[in-house]
Amino acid sequence: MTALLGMTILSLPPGNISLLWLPSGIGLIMFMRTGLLAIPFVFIASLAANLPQMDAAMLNHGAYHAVVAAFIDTLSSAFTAFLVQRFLPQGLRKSWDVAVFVLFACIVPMGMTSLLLCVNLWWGGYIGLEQGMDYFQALFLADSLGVLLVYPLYLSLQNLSWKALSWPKSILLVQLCALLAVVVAFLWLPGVIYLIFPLLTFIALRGCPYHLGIALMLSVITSLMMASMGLGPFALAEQNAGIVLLMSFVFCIALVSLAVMLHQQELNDANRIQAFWREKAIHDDLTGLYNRVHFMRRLEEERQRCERTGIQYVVALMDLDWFKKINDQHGHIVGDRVLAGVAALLQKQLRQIDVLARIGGEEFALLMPGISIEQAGQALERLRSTLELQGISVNGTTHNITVSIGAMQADGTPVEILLQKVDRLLYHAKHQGRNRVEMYLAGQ
Ligand SMILES: Nc1nc2c(ncn2[C@@H]2O[C@H](COP(=O)(O)OP(=O)(O)OP(=O)(O)O)[C@@H](O)[C@H]2O)c(=O)[nH]1
Repeated sequence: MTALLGMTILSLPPGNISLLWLPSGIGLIMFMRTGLLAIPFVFIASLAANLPQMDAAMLNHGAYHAVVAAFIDTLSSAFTAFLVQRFLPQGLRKSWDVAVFVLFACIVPMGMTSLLLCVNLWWGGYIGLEQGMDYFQALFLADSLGVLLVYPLYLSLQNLSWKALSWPKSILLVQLCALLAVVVAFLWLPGVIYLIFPLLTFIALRGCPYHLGIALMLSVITSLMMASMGLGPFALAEQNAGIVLLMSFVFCIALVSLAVMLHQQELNDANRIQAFWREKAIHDDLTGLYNRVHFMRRLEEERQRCERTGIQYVVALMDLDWFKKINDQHGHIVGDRVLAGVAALLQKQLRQIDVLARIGGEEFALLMPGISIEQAGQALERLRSTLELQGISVNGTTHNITVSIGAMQADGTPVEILLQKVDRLLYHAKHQGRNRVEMYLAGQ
């Protein structure tokens, strides 16, 4: 069907040169998906498309040359699939892949195919030797365009996500503008054709591969269809030169927007990975709380803020009591779950601006900005008693666990000295029998 489309609506009379040969891309995908099973299907499809044309035009042995053309098409698809699988086993991922793709999916196999098809046409008496170069250029560009439009669209359909299906209004609008720009350029204002570059670049930067694939397919087919009616900026007196110009133009549009999209995807991936590791670097894996590094940084920030503004804050250190027993009796896995459960319970009780971190095995640190020691004392006592009363449930078993807490109101005291003081309070809480909150005011 796409071959017929190429030979009818998308072809230039009287030479019947197809401006876009989508079967080259479809054949490639058939071989990539089904291997040698694709041979009869590609062969028959090509024969069905070529036979009526050649039978009508060939001086002699039309059917014979149609069979040769079908054989060349089949060989071309199989060879392209081999090269793509060999040199781009992961598909198109990086912007550099577009260069590899152009070389191994367009230039090498399509150059070879176009040469063989031209020889076949010349041999059948369909074209003269002097027309060889024109036909070679047209066949090469039409086949390459087919691969360049179909393969990326196929890849995007494979990884189609809900995001692509949602089709943002801005993307839809730009897709319609691109189509409109083609129509206006071909009917009235030739210069408008250059608008297609920024419009497709916008889609490449903001949309999914699927959005770009559809936009490209629509604008390329529309422009080639209108060119085949003799319209548009590329309708030159020298018809073949005009054809080659137009096909080169749409080839470049497809190529550049595809490279821009892949580059943008690379940037997005890099940003996502960077954000992931940035978060990981300040979090504790087991509990999801902040880790010591982040806690110390926030503590120093708060100390400096206190020096500037005089707003005091409270620092607490918390250590689970007899936690070793849980590990010894139930194993480390249960111990881990209890730790995670404690972290979740503590976090739930705190304000959003409080910074809770796991700074050691079963030791937690808490920074409570803009709060008095009396208010903090109440909050910490609530934490302690909630943990004591609720315990932590793991696999249906509730583990009784308590926590000892040391806390003090802080001012501009260096953080290391501050933590030493709070640690002494925690030590005191342990020695006083555990499961209690010990605190004093700054300067005490
Ligand atoms: N499951 C688990 N256990 C941990 C982890 N980190 C430290 N521990 C254990 O926590 C226990 C801490 O034991 P101790 O330092 O003796 O303290 P304790 O048993 O809680 O007793 P006190 O602190 O004196 O009340 C040890 O058994 C460590 O192996 C962890 O990430 N997962």
